[in-house]
Amino acid sequence: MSVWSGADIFAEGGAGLLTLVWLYLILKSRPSGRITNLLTLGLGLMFVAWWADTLDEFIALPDAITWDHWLESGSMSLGLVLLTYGLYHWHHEQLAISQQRQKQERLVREHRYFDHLTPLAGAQYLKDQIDSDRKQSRQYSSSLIALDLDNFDAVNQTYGHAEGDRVLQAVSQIILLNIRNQDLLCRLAGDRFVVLLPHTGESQAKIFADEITNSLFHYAYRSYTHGEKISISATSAVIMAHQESSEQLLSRLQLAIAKAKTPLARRA
Ligand SMILES: Nc1nc2c(ncn2[C@@H]2O[C@H](COP(=O)(O)OP(=O)(O)OP(=O)(O)O)[C@@H](O)[C@H]2O)c(=O)[nH]1
Repeated sequence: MSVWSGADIFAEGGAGLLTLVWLYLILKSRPSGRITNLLTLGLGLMFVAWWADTLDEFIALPDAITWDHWLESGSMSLGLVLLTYGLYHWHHEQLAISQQRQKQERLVREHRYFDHLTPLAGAQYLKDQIDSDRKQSRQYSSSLIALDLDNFDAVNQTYGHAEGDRVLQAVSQIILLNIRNQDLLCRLAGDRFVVLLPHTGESQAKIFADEITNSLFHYAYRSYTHGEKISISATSAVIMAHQESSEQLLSRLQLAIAKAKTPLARRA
């Protein structure tokens, strides 16, 4: 114990333990793949080198034995090379991701695709998505649900525009909770929402539409100021997309929801 060096044990053992923490953080935050393998291997070898260095402080090997020097120096050198190579590729990966993000942000800023109130995508974004989906798949089998709030004007008149805004925000959250990850919810205009359901038949879409209108109907929305219950209900219409432009599809959807909103249709 008289030859133990506290500073060396602390520095080398601490460095070894820290590499384990780095390893844990990398494995927790990165997807599996080549870059993660390189970083893991590099850090793993560095840990072996530091651990061997720490053990050196406790175990004195005869001078004739040299493999422990190789274990320390070889692992450390190879580990550093692999780690650097992994970091180099990680750097390129980050550049590609940043470029992609910039493109997305530019899209949002320049085209003002997103509605600030809800904040869902707007009509233009929906049109672009429909058109690009249609180009990508020859057998396009998507459906659309239109949802229009009933007597929403009365909410604005009775409780004020700000309360109406909060109702629209709550409605968008409820619809979002009812749809799948692959579906897209947009606020077409005012109190009208549209859900795009890729690869979904009309009958399945009708089931989704009923589930959403039921959820809205059973939702007990309380006003912000006095906490009174404001009833929410919506009318829905479902259509299936054919090989038509987004303009044609959306005007067909608008017609369908207008028809569903007629008093006669509501009584049926
Ligand atoms: N608070 C709020 N109101 C909005 C917004 N956009 C549109 N509106 C209001 O939404 C209401 C839509 O009115 P209508 O199209 O007559 O709809 P409705 O009262 O629900 O009538 P029906 O659809 O026939 O049941 C109008 O009062 C608009 O002022 C918004 O962003 N915030």
